[in-house]
Amino acid sequence: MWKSKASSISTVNSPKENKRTGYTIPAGWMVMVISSVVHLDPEIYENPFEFNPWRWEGKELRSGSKTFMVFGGGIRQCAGSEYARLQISIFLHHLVTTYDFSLSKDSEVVRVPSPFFPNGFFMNISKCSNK
Ligand code: HEM
Repeated sequence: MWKSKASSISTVNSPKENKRTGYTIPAGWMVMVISSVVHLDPEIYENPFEFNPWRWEGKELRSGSKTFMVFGGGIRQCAGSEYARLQISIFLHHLVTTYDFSLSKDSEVVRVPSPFFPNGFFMNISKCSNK
């Protein structure tokens, strides 16, 4: 079995029949891991659509966890996950401490198989008045 190139959807191709996981994956089938289904499962994350940064407190957030799969898992998990987390932290810090921002109009969001905004995402951004 082998995994595809990096993408937000991990796929595994099965060149021959595979029964290792307890499920039978027929030869030639592709198994697709849709991580957003895990991240939006209310049994794992209470009110998954609510913005709640504190939800992560005390959770297992290492790459490869079965309840946090942003960076995939297994031997092909994201090689840049720590770098990406650092860059995102720096970006968010500067965004919220330097700028005021708000939605300029509601945007449609599609969450599965991968989050995207089919009609765009519109924001008002201005420098904080005290900066
Ligand atoms: C928010 C940012 C990122 C996300 C959400 C992300 C997510 C992922 C995911 C889901 C995979 C597939 C894992 C799997 O198949 O199980 C992957 C693979 C990979 N990512 Fe990232 N990634 C991010 C940023 C980066 C950055 C910044 C780098 C490099 C500097 C990077 C390098 C790689 C590489 C090299 C792989 C392939 C690993 C392999 O096939 O052995 N990623 N990433």
